[in-house]
Amino acid sequence: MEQLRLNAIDKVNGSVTLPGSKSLSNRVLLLAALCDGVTQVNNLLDSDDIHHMLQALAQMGVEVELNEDKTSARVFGQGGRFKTPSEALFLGNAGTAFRPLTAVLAASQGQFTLIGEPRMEERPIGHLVDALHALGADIQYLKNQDYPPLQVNGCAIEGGEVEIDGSISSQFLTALLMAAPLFVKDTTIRIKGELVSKPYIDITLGVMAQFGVTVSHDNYQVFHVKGQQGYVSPGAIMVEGDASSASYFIAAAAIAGGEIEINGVGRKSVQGDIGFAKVMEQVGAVIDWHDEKLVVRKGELKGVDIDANAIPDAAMTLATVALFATGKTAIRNIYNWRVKETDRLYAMATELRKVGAEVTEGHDFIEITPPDTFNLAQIDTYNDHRIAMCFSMVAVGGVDVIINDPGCTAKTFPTYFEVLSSVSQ
Ligand SMILES: O=C(O)C1=C[C@@H](OP(=O)(O)O)[C@@H](O)[C@H](O)C1
Ligand SMILES: C=C(OP(=O)(O)O)C(=O)O
Repeated sequence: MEQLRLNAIDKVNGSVTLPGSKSLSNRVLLLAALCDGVTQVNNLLDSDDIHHMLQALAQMGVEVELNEDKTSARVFGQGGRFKTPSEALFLGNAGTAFRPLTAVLAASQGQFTLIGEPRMEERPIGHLVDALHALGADIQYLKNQDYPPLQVNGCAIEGGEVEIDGSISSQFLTALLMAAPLFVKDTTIRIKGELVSKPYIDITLGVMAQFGVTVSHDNYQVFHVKGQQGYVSPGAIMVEGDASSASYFIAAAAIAGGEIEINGVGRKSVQGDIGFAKVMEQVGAVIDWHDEKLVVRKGELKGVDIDANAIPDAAMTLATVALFATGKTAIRNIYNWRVKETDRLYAMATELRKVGAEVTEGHDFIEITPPDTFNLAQIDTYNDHRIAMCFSMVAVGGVDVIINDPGCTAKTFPTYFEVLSSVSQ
């Protein structure tokens, strides 16, 4: 296994330009494929999760022209007339590909087998499939009930009234919302349980609106979508920088001395994870806010106690910032960390303890008290890009650290360690 030793970093300084948002890139690609006509996508993320979506679209006969570094694409939409692929669609561990494709393909013509990495077979999808079954979709579980892989036999879906459980993942509602305009009649979607990760629904509604479909909702409890609407290409679309990826540079500048200018997200960001910058201000970071950039400097960092349900991805970064804050940090209401790339509550607790922190791992929370003295730790990354990126903060805090399998950042940020090194001194 490859290992990366990161030596203690004294100071960070410089400027980074964020890669495009994963959440926006995969939504835009799928809706562009559903339009008639060409969509020019700029600042597309070039990472594994996006390659899986692109590969699936190619297998279904959608032509996409990529530029040389794969950061812009011309998508030749075919109004959702997908070809039945000759092989299964392999979607890796990309939730933003697997969940929306399941719903959209269920409402398309053709037969599709959706498979993923072994971890994808442990990530639930039952709440989405239940809702689609209730609407008449033909979807079968190929291994275990409620989990991928799936056989999706597309058919006309009538629409109507449907309930969906929102308590494990917002991606199920996102998927249903994206598919609903393709249904024959209007659809009313009611949320069962507490809707988690709510800001991702705003991302979905925003992208759908850019493609000509508006959705009304009553306080995120009931959503109304008109049937038989075609998505309309906006012509060209710019993907903003990835706010979850920004969290590592916000944290790095807050922990180490120096200043980092982060280009690609700012006060105009449509991504909920921009909320991490506000949390870091509470922790003590000094941040200048611009429309599309942040400038971040070190402050006196102190532990905070937050509900992180709205920012599950960026909140992981707070768990390693906690190592360099005074007092205890508590991150609450994050049960669904357990069903992502790995069981992130268990993994975070285990790896933070290796560094020397005192950690309490609860059913849906984690509490971290920083160590008096740090250990030189070998961090296991569990094939989870965010664990690898989060633990680089140990070096940023002035402590050597070894990251096992650093290549796992390829899921969303293949060049992460190079970019970090470009601002490290
Ligand atoms: O819709 C999206 O783009 C995402 C939603 C979130 O998932 P959950 O809704 O499952 O929390 C987030 O963790 C994931 O990385 C991306
Ligand atoms: C949870 C994540 O990914 P996915 O889109 O596969 O759910 C993530 O990127 O942290």
